[in-house]
Amino acid sequence: MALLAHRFRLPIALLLLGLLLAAPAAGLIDAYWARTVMLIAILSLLVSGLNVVLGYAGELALGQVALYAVGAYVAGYIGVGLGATDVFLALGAAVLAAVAVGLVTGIPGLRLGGWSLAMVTFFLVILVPNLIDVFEPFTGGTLGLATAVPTLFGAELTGDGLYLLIVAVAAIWFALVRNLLLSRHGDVFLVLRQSPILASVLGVSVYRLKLLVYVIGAIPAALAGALFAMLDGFVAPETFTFALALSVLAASVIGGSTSVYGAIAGALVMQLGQQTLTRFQDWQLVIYGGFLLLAGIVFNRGLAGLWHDGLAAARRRGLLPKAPAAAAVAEGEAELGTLDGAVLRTEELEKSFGGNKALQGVSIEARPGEVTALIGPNGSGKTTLLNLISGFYRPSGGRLMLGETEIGGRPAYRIARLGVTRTFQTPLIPKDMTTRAFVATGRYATHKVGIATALLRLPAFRRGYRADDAEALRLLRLLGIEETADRPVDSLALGTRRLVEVARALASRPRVFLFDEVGSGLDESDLRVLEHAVGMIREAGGTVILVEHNFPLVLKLADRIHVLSQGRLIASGTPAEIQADRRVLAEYTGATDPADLEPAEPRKGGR
Ligand SMILES: Nc1ncnc2c1ncn2[C@@H]1O[C@H](COP(=O)(O)OP(=O)(O)OP(=O)(O)O)[C@@H](O)[C@H]1O
Repeated sequence: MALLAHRFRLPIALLLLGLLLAAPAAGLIDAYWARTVMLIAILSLLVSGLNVVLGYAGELALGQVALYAVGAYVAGYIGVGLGATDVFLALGAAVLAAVAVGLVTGIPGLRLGGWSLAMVTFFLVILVPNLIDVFEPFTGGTLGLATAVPTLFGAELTGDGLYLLIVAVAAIWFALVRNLLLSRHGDVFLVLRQSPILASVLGVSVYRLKLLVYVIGAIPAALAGALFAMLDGFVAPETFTFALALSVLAASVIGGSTSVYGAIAGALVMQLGQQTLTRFQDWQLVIYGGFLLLAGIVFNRGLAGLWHDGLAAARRRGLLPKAPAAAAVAEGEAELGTLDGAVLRTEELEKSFGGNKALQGVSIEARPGEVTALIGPNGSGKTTLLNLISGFYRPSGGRLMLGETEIGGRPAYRIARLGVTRTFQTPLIPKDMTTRAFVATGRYATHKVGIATALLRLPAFRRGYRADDAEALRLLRLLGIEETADRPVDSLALGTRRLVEVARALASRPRVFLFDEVGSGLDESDLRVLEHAVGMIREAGGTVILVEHNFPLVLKLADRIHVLSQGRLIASGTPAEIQADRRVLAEYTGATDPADLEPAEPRKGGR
């Protein structure tokens, strides 16, 4: 049954949509319910815009209501003031204006980072009545604006025609946004929400992507505004209140902000609540606040989350058949192929934090087909060096070269695009994503499929998606964790997360790998897998820089070891040379008498 439903979901969805579209004309619903459906469609557009921005990109943008007002007034004004009543013109103009407002508010809001966008958009909502006043000749000020009857190809659009338009626009938006969010772009939005740092490592410009998502979120708000103006025939400032902004936020949380269709569920609850509870108006702020608290505490993934949990529980109990199994990769020994490793060189590299000289005059070279290890006691500057190479810190002096290209001080996402990838001491793992999808995001910058291609699900999108999927599965198999492919990646144990990070790093086929304490937290069998993986990267010609406290692991894996102490390089050499270096061992193990040291059996770690 569930498999059938899965297979025929598109025909079923189209049938339901057809029924909904035909409902008033076929006499299935009366005028009251037709208006209710239209209002739910309009509200769900508004909520959907917030879901894209808040649920996917993690930016609290409260300005949906302001963009809704822009859509309503622009569509209203061009009809009355300019005589342009055609619905396509009205919708197009509304979207253009909202995108412009989105850019004007988003650019400073997002440049400043932190909570700036929330603040900017909060004030935008507060300012709406004043702006309506300032632009009185266009908006009608406090008296409001009576709009013209919309037309389609010259014919007036009212009653059932308007109903068809509103429901169809909402349906088209949801189809497009579904295509976008259930693509690699949507996966990368989720990564961005969880960790802008990780997004940069995937080669994503955090600022540009956030701006793009914010502007995409403005589109349904503008459509909703224009449709509302057409439905009511009148636009007035009282509609665009802060209470409405809160109700949109509450609907987003109730429906589940990280869900495509949660917006419809949230809008349905809000609209029906408003219509059926007579005291709703008096208590609306308390009710919205209550909803937000309830949703935050009891079901923080909203109604959509409850729905998915219910399906999963029913599958576990055998009430529903299991979800279709993951597509398998072609059988055969998984191999890495050839990697185009590059020489990574630091020349007299310096980094200071105020008076603290974290790195002083560090010169090392990491070559393709070799593992270069960095060791040293806590606070010696190892992670600082990785942060400089991957672009999270700017060098205070010296040079950083990738091949013949100077990369010191370039933004992290540009360095990632040049082929430098990394893992983190504490693995950065997103929520609401399967392991396979997460590993596939490693290919986002290198195997990009355009947004328009994804929106329209063109053949290139399907090919790219399948190739990403197969490659992710192949890499998971290579690391012996194929069975985690369809599990939520944030449900995995620490050791497995580290291996997943290695798979994600491999997915971009980088030139240089920076592994930050990738061995810590791994059990014996995971460690063997890791050793095998690092060995494969070396054989394939990749350049590996390994920061590691597990000294025996370093001795096993490294071709060359550099030892840092208090930000300075105190020794460099082969594992045998380092193992025999008494000064290093004294520094590294903290022993006071070098004679006590047993070079043949190095102590584990420097902690
Ligand atoms: N963002 C920062 N701001 C200020 N000081 C910093 C910053 N990052 C690192 N440091 C300082 O730089 C020095 C080197 O730290 P770093 O984290 O690179 O050492 P590490 O060798 O990686 O240590 P561990 O093994 O504990 O990870 C320390 O004194 C640390 O306090």
